[in-house]
Amino acid sequence: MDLLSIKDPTFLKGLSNEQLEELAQEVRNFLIEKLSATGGHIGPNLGVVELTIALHKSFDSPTDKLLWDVGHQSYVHKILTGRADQFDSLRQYKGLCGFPKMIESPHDVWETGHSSTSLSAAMGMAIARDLKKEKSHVVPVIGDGALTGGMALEALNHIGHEQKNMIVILNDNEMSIAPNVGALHNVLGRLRTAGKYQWVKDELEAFLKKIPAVGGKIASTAERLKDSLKYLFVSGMFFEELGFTYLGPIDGHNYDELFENINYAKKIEGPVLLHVITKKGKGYEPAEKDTVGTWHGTGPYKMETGDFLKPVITAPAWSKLVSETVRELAREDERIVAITPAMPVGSKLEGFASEFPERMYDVGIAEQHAATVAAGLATQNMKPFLAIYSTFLQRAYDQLVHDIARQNLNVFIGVDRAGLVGADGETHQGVFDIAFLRHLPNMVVMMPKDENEGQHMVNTAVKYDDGPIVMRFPRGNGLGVPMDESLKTIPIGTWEVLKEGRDAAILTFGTTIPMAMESAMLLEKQGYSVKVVNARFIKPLDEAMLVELLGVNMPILTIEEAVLQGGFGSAVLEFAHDHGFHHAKIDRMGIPDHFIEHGSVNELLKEIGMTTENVVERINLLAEKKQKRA
Ligand SMILES: Cc1ncc(C[n+]2csc(CCOP(=O)(O)OP(=O)(O)O)c2C)c(N)n1
Ligand SMILES: CC(=O)[C@@H](O)[C@H](O)COP(=O)(O)O
Ligand SMILES: [Mg+2]
Repeated sequence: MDLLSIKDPTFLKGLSNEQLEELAQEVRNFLIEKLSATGGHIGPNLGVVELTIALHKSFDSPTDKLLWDVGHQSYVHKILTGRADQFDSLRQYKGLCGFPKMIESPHDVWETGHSSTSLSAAMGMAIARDLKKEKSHVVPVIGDGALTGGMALEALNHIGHEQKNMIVILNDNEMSIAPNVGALHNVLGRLRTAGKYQWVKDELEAFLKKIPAVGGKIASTAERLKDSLKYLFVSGMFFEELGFTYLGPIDGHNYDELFENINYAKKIEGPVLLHVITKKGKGYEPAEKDTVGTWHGTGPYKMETGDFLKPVITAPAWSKLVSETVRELAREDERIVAITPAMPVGSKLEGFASEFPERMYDVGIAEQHAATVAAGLATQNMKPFLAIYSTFLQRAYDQLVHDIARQNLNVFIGVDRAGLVGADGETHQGVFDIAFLRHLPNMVVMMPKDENEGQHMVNTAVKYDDGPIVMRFPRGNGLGVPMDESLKTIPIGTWEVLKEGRDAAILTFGTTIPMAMESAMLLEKQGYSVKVVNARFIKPLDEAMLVELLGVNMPILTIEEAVLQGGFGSAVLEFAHDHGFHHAKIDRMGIPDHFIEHGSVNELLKEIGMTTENVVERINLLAEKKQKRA
């Protein structure tokens, strides 16, 4: 069928399973082809083709609420709800979002991007439904990885207690981004082999029936044996004990099994957990064979071969630079322990893990736990390196405040994907960390201008033993600058003058330094002498340099690829005010007070006016003000 002609899922109602098989094949072919050009989360989506089709055939979206945890696997849902014609713009500026988006469709009843929220949201919807005495199904789809998230476990606890009608679909493909981890993963593993248990139980019951009735003692012992076998093998009891009716495991690519169990689940009172086994990347060999997470989220690729078309990395990708520098330091410093909340591949920790398997911990999608494990390690004079994306660090705010900063523990936090990340959009932009870190007492926050300064900052952080220290760095490649042979330390709180000037000063750090330098060169041609400062420590500020600049009434423009509200520019304003420079001329450039959608980083920077042209205009205005006052 022509997927582009689909307007809504109702067409599914009249299709036979054979027709649904054909549809699944067409959807797979469509995804493989479209994503070869756009990139995206191909693996997760190929794994949920039949499941999504079955759900949309079985339920009446949007009256029945289908929620997609993380939401990276919602492309099939988007195709079935009339958006196939938008896939050429997937994850592009003003194009189709890679996650559920209410503004795109009424079928997107819950927006995701961060993991493990679907069950809690579903509970809210179920409570509302019952209070309004509505009749509808609430059906969150959560992956085995997302189920390791603390919020999901909090939700299971509450849902099981309240006994509201809900059908939780556990999409179990044994993978998070990398192979899934944790005791819960092991529980699911036993479930996946539950078929064997079913055989054992049947055999056991047949055997028990042969035992002559020699009084209840033997029979009751055997009964207890059967129950212990049940607990030993069928950890579906894990969910049953929490108050769910556990169904499964079933084949998530088999329509007969899907429809039989979904229809059965609809009749059950109270919360149901339907355990569905799927294969991530199903139907595309390179993705099916992926065992490390390469095909979880990709750039464009050559369909025929599965070769990625991304540009050759000319400079060490930032994550690899940081993790490999930590690895080098770990050879000399046995205190170093690396912790990642389910992002070993994205944080490029494979090398560290292979060399120091006993000092590398992937804790699952559990950022709060990761942060406090790091804190616990620091209390024992270890040097924990918490590798975590800026956006996911948001999950661990209370742990940052109480467990790390308040106790002033020596935790080194590598904040990856700091700044705009681009295609992942609103839920993943790493633009809030400065605002939620710089107001924490004892916290040091820094950002290098290039990968050479980056390696020295990692060394500085590892050797820093006066409390928590954060180094933030961007997604992607470095600038390709020469790397010093030996590692140095950088004095905490010191900025670096990159270009002298007397008419105005630009204070910035990290990725916006090249733009600042280019602007200063353009301004020179207009007769302005502009100083450019690498304000590489966001906290503590280089107060001596600030006093020097403010003392001569130098107009200042701060630039940061982070939110203005509470950001670096705010810190400079506060400093000027608090130190009596009430006439200081300070302007700030950064992320405005709204969420930044998906698109290329350059398109987004242009949209918010973080451009060379705008810097030149701002400095003109600042310098003219100074001239008028003079
Ligand atoms: C809070 C949070 N932490 C980490 C991530 C990064 N992340 C995106 S998908 C994913 C794995 C999800 O695994 P699973 O739920 O099993 O879905 P699958 O990709 O296997 O379909 C992770 C860790 C995230 N989106 N949100
Ligand atoms: C859906 C999700 O949260 C991850 O897959 C994320 O998209 C990874 O981001 P990077 O591509 O920057 O590693
Ligand atoms: Mg999974």
